[in-house]
Amino acid sequence: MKILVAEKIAQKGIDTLMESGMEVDVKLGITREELLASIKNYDAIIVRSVTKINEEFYEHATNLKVVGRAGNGVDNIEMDGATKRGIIVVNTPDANTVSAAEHTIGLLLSSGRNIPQANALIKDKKWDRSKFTGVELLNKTVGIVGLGRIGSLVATRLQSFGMHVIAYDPYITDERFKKFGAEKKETLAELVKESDFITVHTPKTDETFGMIGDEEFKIAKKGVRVVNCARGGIIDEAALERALKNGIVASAGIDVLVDEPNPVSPLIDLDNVVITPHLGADTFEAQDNVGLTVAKEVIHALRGEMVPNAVNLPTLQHQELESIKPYLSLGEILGKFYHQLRKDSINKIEIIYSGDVAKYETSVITLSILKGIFEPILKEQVNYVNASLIAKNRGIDVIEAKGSDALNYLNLVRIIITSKEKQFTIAGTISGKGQERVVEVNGYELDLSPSKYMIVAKNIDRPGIIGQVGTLLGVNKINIATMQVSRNFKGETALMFLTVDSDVPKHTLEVLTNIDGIVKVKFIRL
Ligand SMILES: NC(=O)C1=CN([C@@H]2O[C@H](COP(=O)(O)OP(=O)(O)OC[C@H]3O[C@@H](n4cnc5c(N)ncnc54)[C@H](O)[C@@H]3O)[C@@H](O)[C@H]2O)C=CC1
Ligand SMILES: O=C(O)C(=O)COP(=O)(O)O
Repeated sequence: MKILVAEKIAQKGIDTLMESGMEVDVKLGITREELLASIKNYDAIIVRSVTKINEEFYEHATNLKVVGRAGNGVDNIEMDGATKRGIIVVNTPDANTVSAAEHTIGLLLSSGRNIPQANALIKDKKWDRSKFTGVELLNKTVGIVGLGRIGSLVATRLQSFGMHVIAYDPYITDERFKKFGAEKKETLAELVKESDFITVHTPKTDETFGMIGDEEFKIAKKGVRVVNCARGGIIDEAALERALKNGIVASAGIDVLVDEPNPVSPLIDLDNVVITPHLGADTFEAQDNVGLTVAKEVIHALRGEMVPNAVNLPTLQHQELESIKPYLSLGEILGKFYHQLRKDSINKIEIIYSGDVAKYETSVITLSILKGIFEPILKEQVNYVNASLIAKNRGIDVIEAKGSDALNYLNLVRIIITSKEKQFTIAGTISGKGQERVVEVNGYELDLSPSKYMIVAKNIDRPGIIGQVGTLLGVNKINIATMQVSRNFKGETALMFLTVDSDVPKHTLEVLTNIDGIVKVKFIRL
């Protein structure tokens, strides 16, 4: 596997990538042309906020499996294009939030007290205190737009300055406002009217781009001070320029521009703007954290494992992922049985989760089941990202339900696959020791610890057959590890499950099929 690191990440991250045994090319400052020409050679790319991962890029990235965003915002990455191609996008949403919050406060203080302007003057050997009178934060109102990860860190930090914190975020609960000591504002207009300082911490979306513009500056307090350490254009640059020039806005602290990485903006030349070139995440701590996290995630994703920060997958917290992991493995195993036992096309897949497993984010386990079902039969890569799209494109209904009866197990995952004429059922559980067990196949009960190589044989339930199977496998040098026979009614058909230590050649399977009393034999590879 080959990974391209296209923007600077911490050495710790590069070392982690190298230690994984994967091939790593670090090409900082690669031109767009070079990138498009060479990306077909890579399985993964790691970027920050500069590289545009868009349709044009995907068209060239024919082998790409993972995009690692070494950072938080993913507005430079087109998500639909990734998802439809089965490309996993991972980011590191928690790794640089403290640095971004601290930089926000740095911008708020330095613009409110004219620190960079005064610094520049004295460096020019001019002592002038007349122009730099600033404002205190104590008893002022700060309006926070977006009380997510960074907004909430800013809220609690500014309270220690004695500020009154108000916030506008229509997408969070009242409890979250209370938790971070922020007075909830129902509308942006209310927040704007009451604030002495406004700081924005939303993602860049159609709704937030330009959300603070001329209309807002019309109703803002004269002398309001603003900070944007989120994304360029959330505070409209042209409107802000006007408001800074006509005195509505006294000062602005800006870390992000619309047209990055070009230093082009009407704000740059204004004296009452303190501006940094997107430095919010640029601390040694954040970069170590981001680099290490993204490297680990990219490696996991390339190995086909579930990663907690996959942006185009259901969100999982680290802890939940740890609890869910055994079920992901179980789901994939159960899924893999189907096409190795049946050649039918599928119309419907029903999955019933019962017992302990039902309390988790089961949609992710469903993805692992779909991955298991399609992997043995498709040439294209199947992973957590594109598994449900593959099912949809094949016209398969996928239905997930929570059951009340886990039979005698602590947890039970039961899959019912309906094809044109028949139904196939398989069920599994995670044992108390955390191991996968297949406990039912098509109504036959068993307790199978699945292994890499398995033989499943349907036979007439009569004496002598098991012995012949054992002898024939022995003659063909296939070592049987375990064997189980399951029957529902004496004398009818039974299912025989053998786990064996090695691959079984086709001709050996044919020999087994020829035993009198054997109805059919299938080989399953996990
Ligand atoms: N300057 C820098 O170097 C950095 C910038 N960022 C940026 O900071 C911003 C915030 O990041 P996080 O706090 O991690 O995001 P987050 O996703 O944790 O929080 C965003 C909050 O905005 C709220 N929101 C969304 N639309 C809204 C709307 N129309 N009105 C009001 N609230 C709305 C959401 O409900 C959410 O609570 C992002 O734009 C991110 O890209 C993040 C890290 C570093
Ligand atoms: O993590 C983010 O969202 C940031 O804005 C930081 O971007 P960067 O990785 O420094 O280009």
